[in-house]
Amino acid sequence: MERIYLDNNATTIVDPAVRDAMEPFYCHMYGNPNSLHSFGIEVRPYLHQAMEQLYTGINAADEDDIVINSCATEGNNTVILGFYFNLLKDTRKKHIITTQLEHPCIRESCRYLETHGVKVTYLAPDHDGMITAEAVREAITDQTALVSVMWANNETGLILPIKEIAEVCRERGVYLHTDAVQAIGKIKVDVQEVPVDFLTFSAHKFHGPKGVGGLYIRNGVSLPPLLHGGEQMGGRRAGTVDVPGMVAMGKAMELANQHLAFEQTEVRRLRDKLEDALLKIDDVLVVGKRELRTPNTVYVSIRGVEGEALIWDLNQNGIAASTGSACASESLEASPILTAIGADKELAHTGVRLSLSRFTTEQEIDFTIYTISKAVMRLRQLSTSY
Ligand SMILES: Cc1ncc(COP(=O)(O)O)c(CNc2co[nH]c2=O)c1O
Repeated sequence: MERIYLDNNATTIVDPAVRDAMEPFYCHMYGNPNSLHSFGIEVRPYLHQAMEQLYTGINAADEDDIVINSCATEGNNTVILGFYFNLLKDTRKKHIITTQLEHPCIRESCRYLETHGVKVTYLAPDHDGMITAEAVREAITDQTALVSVMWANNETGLILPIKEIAEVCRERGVYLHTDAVQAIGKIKVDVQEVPVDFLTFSAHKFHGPKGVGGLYIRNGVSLPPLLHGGEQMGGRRAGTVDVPGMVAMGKAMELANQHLAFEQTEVRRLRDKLEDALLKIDDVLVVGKRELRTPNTVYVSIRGVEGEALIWDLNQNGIAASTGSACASESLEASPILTAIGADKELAHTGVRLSLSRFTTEQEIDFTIYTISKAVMRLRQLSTSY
């Protein structure tokens, strides 16, 4: 059997239709869109079309901004650091609220601001692995300038109550940023229904290429650029636009939204089939209620089976999965989310994330179930603690 890819929360395959859409801009349509000659002028309509696809994809209003950048890490840094230079530096509002669930690019940019005198609250998940709107409300003070909470968690797939959090932030006059990397293409993201002020995404998480992302900025909200220089993106992000990447991301966004129903039905069905099989194994913990998770993700802890050992075993059988965020996959610390939900120390080291996509097949899931069952038996026999 071909290799099986079940690490789609880390990155995804580029949809063939996306690849076809971007190909001409590596060949005969290579002009710089800022150029005044025909080579530059001819690519502009494709960028306008891509922008339309992105605006439609998140239901952004015409007067809002979407800034094309290199990835969500850049978008998240732009918001967190931009907020410091724009607001926190010179005013008494020097407090940011975020969570312990965030991707390292949020945590580390916040930690950097702490070295510049900003106070940051890192809300801990509750026993269900969740951050509630009530917890955000209780953490807001008269010095709070920004709340940053991810829309969906990359390890567990848990969907956070962003709509309720947005209502709390509006009520208290606090800006809200959400990292929507793990939401786009899996669940509906609508910035008019959920009034966030900033939202970040990365194309390679929804079958677009790596190296291109987007930052949504609500109309009337000012934010200084992270990258200064040319007038690209209206001065919000200098640098020659990645034309093929932008065209690709627009197409990927369009396809992602066309497939949301498929994600909620077929992808969810295959994920649930895998999850039900895992739950038949003794001493197993799946994090979060499945109806509160993105349809493609299951994060499972199997007592007596080190996460890294299981990942290695699966890889030997041609199956790609991960112990959590690839960005942190080398770290052997206990998962903060497993610790937060009360998993004991041993269990907190056994987390394995399996994340499907619209390209995952039933045959692949059946083989994965068979392989995991075999691996667990083998590894538990070797375990000294089980
Ligand atoms: C929630 C979230 N935010 C930001 C990023 C960074 O995106 P990038 O800038 O495009 O790299 C990731 C990548 N998450 C993962 C990367 O590998 N495994 C993961 O879970 C993510 O899951």
